Amino acid sequence: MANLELTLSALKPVVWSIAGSDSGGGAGIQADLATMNDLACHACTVITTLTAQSSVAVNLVEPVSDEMLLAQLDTLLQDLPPKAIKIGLLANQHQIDLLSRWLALDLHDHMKRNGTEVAVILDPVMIASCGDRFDGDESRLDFTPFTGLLTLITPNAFELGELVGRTLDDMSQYHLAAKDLSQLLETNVLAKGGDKGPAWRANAAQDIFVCTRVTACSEMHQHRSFLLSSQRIPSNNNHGTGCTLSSAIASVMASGFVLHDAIAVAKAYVTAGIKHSYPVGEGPGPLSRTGWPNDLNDFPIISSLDDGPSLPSGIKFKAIDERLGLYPVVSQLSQLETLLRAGAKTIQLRIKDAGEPHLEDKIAQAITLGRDYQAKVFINDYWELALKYNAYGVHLGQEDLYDADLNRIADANLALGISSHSYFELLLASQIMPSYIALGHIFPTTTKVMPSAPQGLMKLQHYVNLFKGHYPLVAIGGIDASRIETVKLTGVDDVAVVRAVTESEQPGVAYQALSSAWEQADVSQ
Ligand SMILES: Cc1ncc(COP(=O)(O)OP(=O)(O)O)c(N)n1
Ligand SMILES: Cc1ncsc1CCOP(=O)(O)O
Ligand SMILES: [Mg+2]
Repeated sequence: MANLELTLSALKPVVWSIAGSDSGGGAGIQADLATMNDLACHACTVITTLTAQSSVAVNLVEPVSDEMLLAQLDTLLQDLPPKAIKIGLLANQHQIDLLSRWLALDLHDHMKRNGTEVAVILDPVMIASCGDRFDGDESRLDFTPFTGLLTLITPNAFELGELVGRTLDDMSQYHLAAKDLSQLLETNVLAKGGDKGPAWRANAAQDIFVCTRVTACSEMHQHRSFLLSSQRIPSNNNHGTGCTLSSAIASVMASGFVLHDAIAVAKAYVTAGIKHSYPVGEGPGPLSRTGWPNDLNDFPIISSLDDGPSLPSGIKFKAIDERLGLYPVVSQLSQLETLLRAGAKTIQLRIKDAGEPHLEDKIAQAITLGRDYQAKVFINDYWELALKYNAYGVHLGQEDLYDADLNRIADANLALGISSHSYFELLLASQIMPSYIALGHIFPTTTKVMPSAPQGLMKLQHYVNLFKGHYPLVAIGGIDASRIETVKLTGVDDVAVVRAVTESEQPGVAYQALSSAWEQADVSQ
């Protein structure tokens, strides 16, 4: 009952790895299988190439026949269609041409017939971690047949140079090259810096994410470039790092997360894997499989690489030392007063019509009422008025963060709540060190038109697992009496509600009933 959605999510999404076999067991198909299974997916394989490989050498590379390559693709598509595909080693130009044709015709046809979208992540493998190349004759492979067919390409620094046909010496050249590649192949690009020392910061593993277009993602994070910076783990055991990253991205996307989230989670997965990596042969050893990442220290710091506004760092907002509890969000002053009288200790005034008569007056009165009732009154959007009348706190959306004067809000000791709709936005919000982070919308809502899909309980559970104890977490969106218990089971700290209170004939009574249902929900099972 309570966990129907969690139970349903136990149906494993199917992910394909189209890649080469690494007889050494650390990279290629073997790394992909281990990663996909570790991230709760069902992994299928399409083997492109056999390699006689150890941790120190690649001694023989033998592509499978065209017939075998196509037979694997067609057989799987009949019965085990993918939610996401990772493509790794393609041994020669012929395989690139064959596979790109199959994606353009067969996979495209499948997606059209079933109304589904399949994420395709290409890791353009050219060289093994021992330094040996896979494409023997060293003539450059042409990846342009994949133009328009990929969700993401993930070259490392060496591969990016090969793909754009020039030497890349510093960060700005890498960024430019990643943007050029993005245009050339009409895809998003994750240009990885983990393999290169000199041009990249030695103490950090930094990747450049050039985002051109992504479905189900806020416009604010598209057509932009980001720098994703993780701690560099001092280890020689990096065999299969690129394979692990790309298959983790495919797995996380197959689980329903947007590309930005998949990249952040996969990067954390690789960081954790390198931390626990181990030697086996004489050369670089493989990564460990450490499950879905839940340690915030493993996640990257995200910053913007574009000109224009960026978010400040180094500010810390007022800590809220008591639970927010059941947190009503209202648009009328009269309702705010009714709920304060009914005992609400945290409440938000959310007036969306900037032309509302006496707006400033209403905000000033809400703040005064909050003081009278010793309650925490948050003002949505109007941070300048909240400052002017010294509110307890402000609630801002992600897009508002670029316009608001966050330093002034922190200096005036106002609490700050920030909305988030994904891992990526949660990470951005957490870098500002707010007083709480809202997660939404969890269930469908009619209160607000949302650009993202409802997050659902499975995603909420992942967010809670990562952020619990770091910031108070508030779930919002479609929460009512029937959902209080399932939401509480995730361990989220607090819940915000609009309609469940405001649409009641007696909002004060509805608040009291919901609030005690939240406080008393039995989550011991
Ligand atoms: C507690 C809480 N969570 C989320 C929101 C949404 O805020 P925002 O993203 O600023 O969107 P609008 O409310 O302004 O439409 C909220 N208000 N409160
Ligand atoms: C403002 C807002 N932000 C995310 S969901 C939401 C509305 C939640 O309203 P309801 O509780 O009526 O679904
Ligand atoms: Mg707002």
